[in-house]
Amino acid sequence: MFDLDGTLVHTVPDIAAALDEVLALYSVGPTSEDEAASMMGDGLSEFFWRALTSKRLNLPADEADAARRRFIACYAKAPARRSRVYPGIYALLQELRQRNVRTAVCTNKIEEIARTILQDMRLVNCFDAVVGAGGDRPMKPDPRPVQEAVTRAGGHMARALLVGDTSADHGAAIAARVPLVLVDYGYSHLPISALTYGIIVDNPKSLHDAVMRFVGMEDYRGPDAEAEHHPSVV
Ligand SMILES: O=C(O)COP(=O)(O)O
Repeated sequence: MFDLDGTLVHTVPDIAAALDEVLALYSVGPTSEDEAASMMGDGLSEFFWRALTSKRLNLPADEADAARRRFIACYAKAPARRSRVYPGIYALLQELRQRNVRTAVCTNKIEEIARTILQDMRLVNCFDAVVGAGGDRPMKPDPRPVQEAVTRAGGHMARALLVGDTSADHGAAIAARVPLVLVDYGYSHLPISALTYGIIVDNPKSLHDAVMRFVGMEDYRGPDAEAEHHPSVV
């Protein structure tokens, strides 16, 4: 399973643009990519609340909530205009496809928007399942989106691996009891070395090697020890 924002795709340019469009009314300064990245990880609504704090905009509750909804609607219209797939990701996903590894996206982004991004980036066919925020499902670090992604992809928890970038991914991997690869180029608010579970990779080759090592572990026994004959899900 792969997290989306900050792991597969550098999405903050489009998120920052949508925020700036909606907050133009309040004459706040433009949002840099670094500022936007520092507010990522816990979904679009949380991003928006953090942005109001960061920009010291103290709006009445109704107005703030209306602005939050306008921000999400504005972002949903064009979520992949300026975003970029990180180096090495296409090749990695293609290799996983060739090896018949089940793959899923597990993101805190609204699921429909995540799908649009994957379609626009020509990544959607690389995945057996896409699980995002929606309905009553809690978000990462709760383990349930991870479990849902494995189920929808047709895999098994004991053969699953999560690749992510933030403390939400770190917490979800621990809670779901799956191994974790953390990429250090994403949107973690903490120094990545402070996330002590999982292994950290800092370039596309190390990411590729870490994932393939996991896929190649034929006799891997996950925490549930009933792994035999179940397909991997990455
Ligand atoms: O929308 C977010 O803030 C984070 O989304 P992610 O789970 O794909 O990193």
